[in-house]
Amino acid sequence: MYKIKLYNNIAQKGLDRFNDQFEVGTDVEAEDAIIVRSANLHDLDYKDTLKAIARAGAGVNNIDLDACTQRGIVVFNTPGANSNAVKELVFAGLLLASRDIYHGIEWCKTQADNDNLAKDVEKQKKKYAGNEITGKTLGVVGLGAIGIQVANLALRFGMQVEGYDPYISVDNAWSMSRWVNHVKDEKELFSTADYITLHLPLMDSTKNTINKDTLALMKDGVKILNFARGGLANDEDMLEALNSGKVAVYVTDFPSPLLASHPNVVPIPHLGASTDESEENCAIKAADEVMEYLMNGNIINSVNMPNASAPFSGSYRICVMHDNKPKMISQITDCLAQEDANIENLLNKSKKEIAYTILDLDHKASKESIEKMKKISGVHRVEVYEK
Ligand SMILES: NC(=O)c1ccc[n+]([C@@H]2O[C@H](COP(=O)([O-])OP(=O)(O)OC[C@H]3O[C@@H](n4cnc5c(N)ncnc54)[C@H](O)[C@@H]3O)[C@@H](O)[C@H]2O)c1
Ligand SMILES: O=C(O)[C@H](O)COP(=O)(O)O
Repeated sequence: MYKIKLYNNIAQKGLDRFNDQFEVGTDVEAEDAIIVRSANLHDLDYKDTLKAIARAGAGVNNIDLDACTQRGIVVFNTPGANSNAVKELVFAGLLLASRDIYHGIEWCKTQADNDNLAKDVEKQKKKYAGNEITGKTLGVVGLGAIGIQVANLALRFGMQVEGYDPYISVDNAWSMSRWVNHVKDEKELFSTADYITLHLPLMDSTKNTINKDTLALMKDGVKILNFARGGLANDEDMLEALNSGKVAVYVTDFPSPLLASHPNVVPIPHLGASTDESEENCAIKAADEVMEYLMNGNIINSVNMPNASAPFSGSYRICVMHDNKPKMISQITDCLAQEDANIENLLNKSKKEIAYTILDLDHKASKESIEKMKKISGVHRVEVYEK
């Protein structure tokens, strides 16, 4: 029986993927895998049994990736599974940043006892007038699953679109409209955009991407949208820019106490991925990734380990997680030298300092051979699977 521990609410459609070989719940003990959304796992008590963590979503800044890699724990996320939900909310954000719908609604809500409301609405509305997005320039920072969709849709709204992503993947580049101007220097984007929208991950290198210096490059009255992570913008610098009018509106899915009540901030309680469709997509993808790894040793959509996946071709499979250095494969296969087993398939993939080798055999290997493999210097984990 495999044990899956849940942190956060995980959509039932995802949990339904698990069959009776799995015990799934919030209070299981000695878990083989964890499924999580935004819960902070930085202080996780790593059980010896733990082999995998699946983030049902995109951002993995709530997980200590280095600690997991050191322990041979595979961390997955669910690329693109919530990108449509975020794209749609970003467009709500663009409109909220352009027309003062937010304060207009707030005012209307105070008018329940006003018998003259129909007339007063006409007097009041000039206070909430705004501008249109058609013809304006949108700068998209981060052209991944979400950024690409936002960029492509903005073109359909008649916006000029600039995108910046020094690490854009080939697949994403193929999906991006050729009318998106792909800028090579983020300073160019910051200095020309009327609206800036952030769609990059929060990492040490991207923390405070929006700061005093980058704000100084921007147009007066720029509108900034942050549906990525709070830490990408420096709160104190943002407050100063909002107070001076440098930033006209800041729409954020990650409100901080310092900014939440500012009149020119539109604070949203992290709703980007909170749709039925996206929660289900993420949960299904996360559950499938965990099952595929626990049952077959296949790694799909990992953020800290090499992706390695092959149909289970023999009747017995050995998966070895090891250092990415010379002579590892020969040492691993040497352990099988005394066996009367044929290697039917061998797959080796690497990512930075870690490599993963899948060996499919036509016969079961002996316990001694597996123990020998575990003792090779540089081997972190050996798992066996039988069909
Ligand atoms: N508000 C929400 O509910 C919500 C939902 C999903 C994702 N997110 C956040 O949005 C982020 C992006 O999500 P995604 O699904 O598009 O992820 P993704 O991995 O598909 O795309 C991220 C892109 O950012 C790029 N990037 C990395 N460093 C960069 C840098 N310094 N400058 C510019 N680009 C850089 C990468 O190359 C990649 O193309 C996630 O990391 C997460 O933090 C928020
Ligand atoms: O990174 C993500 O996928 C989003 O921030 C969504 O987070 P959530 O799953 O907690 O809604």
